Amino acid sequence: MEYVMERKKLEDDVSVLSDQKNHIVLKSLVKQYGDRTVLQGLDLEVKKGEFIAIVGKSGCGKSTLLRLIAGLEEMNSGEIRINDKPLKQLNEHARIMFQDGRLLPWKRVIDNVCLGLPKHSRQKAKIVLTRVGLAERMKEFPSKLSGGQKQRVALARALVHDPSLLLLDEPLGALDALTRMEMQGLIESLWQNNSFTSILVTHDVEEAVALADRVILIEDGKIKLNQPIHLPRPRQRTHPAFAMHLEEILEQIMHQNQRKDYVMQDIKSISP
Ligand SMILES: Nc1ncnc2c1ncn2[C@@H]1O[C@H](COP(=O)(O)OP(=O)(O)OP(=O)(O)O)[C@@H](O)[C@H]1O
Repeated sequence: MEYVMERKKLEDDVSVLSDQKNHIVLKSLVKQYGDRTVLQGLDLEVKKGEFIAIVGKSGCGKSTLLRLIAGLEEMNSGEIRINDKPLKQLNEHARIMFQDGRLLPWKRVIDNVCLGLPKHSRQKAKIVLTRVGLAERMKEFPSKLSGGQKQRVALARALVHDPSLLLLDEPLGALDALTRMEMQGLIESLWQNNSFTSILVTHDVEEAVALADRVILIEDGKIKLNQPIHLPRPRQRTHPAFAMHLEEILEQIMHQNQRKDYVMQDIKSISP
């Protein structure tokens, strides 16, 4: 009987956790800046707890899409639904992490993480900083930290809010290759052990394969590729299927670009 009750409690806990994760539906999303249409009727569904990576050429609208999902910008038309409710204002359960970390240089690490939180959250901030491997550096100023350590602080600052959606806007873009891989492992394990959906914007297809359940390619304001990644976690680059997935996605991206080049050539060749 005790066992049954204990198990029920665990199941309840799990269901509470899984309810926190965001389920996101984007329908016919259009975003324009002046006369430039960046997103042209984009459709996407992100399941609760899923890890999605968005890739695409510079300027294709990846960051714009993240800002729309965070509720930081308004779309021109279409619909964004979070857990089946239309998103009308700031998505307060989402946290966004940027390439430059955006730490306040005059505040110590712990104070950067506690920013905007009540005093009693200090203990929680310490726990999260320990989780990202910065237990020893809490009292330092950001200028004393390496690029990777600064991004760990930025990650802790996002996680301390228990986000149900973590939006990662090229967060590792400025790091060297080894630190980058180390941070990818950290993000993966934090995602696996926490209760949030994650959307990563990256230029790096290898990073996308290392982290995501699905890789999405945006081109001409729409989704041109929606590729599931079937690889065990934690992801190992040495897994034979890793290179296969990477090649497959790169091939499709190149194939699409080539097709586009052909079309452009055709247009040029028929135009007077
Ligand atoms: N606030 C803004 N006002 C006007 N144009 C904007 C604004 N924000 C973005 N844009 C334009 O919208 C397009 C998409 O920008 P966005 O930053 O989403 O692209 P991206 O795919 O994230 O690019 P990158 O990979 O270089 O970061 C670009 O042409 C950009 O110049």
